Amino acid sequence: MNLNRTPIAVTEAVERVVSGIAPLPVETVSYTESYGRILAQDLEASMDVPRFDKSAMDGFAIRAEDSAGASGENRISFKVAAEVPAGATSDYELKENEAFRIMTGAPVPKSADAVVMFEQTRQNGGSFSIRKPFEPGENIALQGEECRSGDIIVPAGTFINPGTVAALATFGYKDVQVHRQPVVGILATGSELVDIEAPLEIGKIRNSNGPMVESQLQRMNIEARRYALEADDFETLLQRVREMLDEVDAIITTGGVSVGDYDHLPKLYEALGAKELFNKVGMRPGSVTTVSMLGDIPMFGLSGNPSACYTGFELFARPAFLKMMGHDRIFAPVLDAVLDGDFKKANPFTRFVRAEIDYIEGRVHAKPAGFNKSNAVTSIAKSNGIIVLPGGTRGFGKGDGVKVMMTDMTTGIDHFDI
Ligand SMILES: Nc1nc2c(c(=O)[nH]1)N[C@H]1C(S)=C(S)[C@@H](COP(=O)(O)OP(=O)(O)OC[C@H]3O[C@@H](n4cnc5c(N)ncnc54)[C@H](O)[C@@H]3O)O[C@H]1N2
Ligand code: MOO
Ligand SMILES: [Mg+2]
Repeated sequence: MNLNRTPIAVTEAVERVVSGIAPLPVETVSYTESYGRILAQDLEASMDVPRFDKSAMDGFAIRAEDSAGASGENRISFKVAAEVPAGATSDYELKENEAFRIMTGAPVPKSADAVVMFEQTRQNGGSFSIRKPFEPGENIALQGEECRSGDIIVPAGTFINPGTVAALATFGYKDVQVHRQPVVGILATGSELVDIEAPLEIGKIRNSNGPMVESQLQRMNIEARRYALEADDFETLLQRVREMLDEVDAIITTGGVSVGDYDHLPKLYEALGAKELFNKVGMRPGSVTTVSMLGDIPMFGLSGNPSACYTGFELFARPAFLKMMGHDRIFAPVLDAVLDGDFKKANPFTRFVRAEIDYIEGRVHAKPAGFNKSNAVTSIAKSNGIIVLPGGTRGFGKGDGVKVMMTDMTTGIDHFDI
């Protein structure tokens, strides 16, 4: 075994992973099932929106010219000639000082060109008067003002959000082309691991990485294929990984990637003939994270230590899977934040600290979420982002400016401050 691994920079490691990943083939899904997938086609407007000139208000549609000269002293009166509820129109030709009673969303009939809100009138039976002149087009949403037939509304590569679903419905896309979701196999390795039902005998611990990684995938709308826990036995592990390779698009293992006597994953990649992208990264936690490619199947050898496992997933596996899904924005958003903690000791490696991100008096604050060593579990439970402390010769203190990766956009903050 190679005990002297050469660390590479985090950015270089991320680049090595994502540059070897290609989007998966395209499939068709119903628009009602498309939320969370990635568009594999440009979404083209199949018509103008609005499709017709429509009233933006409840009121009266008039000929603007008939309102010329109206004022408080010179109110101009109109007679209601016909009604236009939403979902209907009228072919009636307005004559001088006639109006339609019209509701919001209804097509403005051809013979009218402005809409007067009810609140701008004084009504009297079948007629009303106004005290100001109206411009042609006033209170009318014009045909095509939002977009024109043929416009590209949402380009391929975009995450389908609720607004995209609304656009699919608007333009009549019953079916939509998306990239296939990756099938990801998860294998937790370690002779010390037991499932949640099993008794905790001496030296045993519960497998937390397996379920954690599965939820990290669920958060991305990806279904995991879960494999049974495996002890640290080289032959069994090799056989199991060979089986997985036939069934999945990517493999995540946890544990067994370091230099211990029972850390078999590095030898296993070699035995499979996989191409190792790196086996040491200049980061803490997760320095031993190892990623290999076998053909187009990435194998993420995440560290067994929970915080290292979590961080390795967010840094390397997540962008790779988003790229497989066809996404064109594969990295977690990064914000500038004020550090609410002390890290006085300099560290040559880049540190990733699970953090609580908050917004206080106009600034983003990042507070370490508790015990933050590589083996920590509880700080992951309390975090909604990750502080990045660059490696180097200096430490960091309260009030320093730092970057934070927003890895958990499903949580918010505890107060409304806009
Ligand atoms: N001589 C050296 N020893 C170690 C080095 C090194 O560079 N030289 N690196 C250390 C670092 S850093 C880390 S991180 C760990 C990584 O270890 P492995 O990835 O090989 O993982 P294991 O040895 O299997 O387990 C480590 C730790 O995590 C616990 N674990 C494992 N799987 C799970 C799971 N599914 N759920 C919860 N906890 C899990 C395991 O019991 C161990 O305590 O290596 C250092 N050693
Ligand atoms: O890989 Mo280890 O987590 O750097 O502590
Ligand atoms: Mg180990």
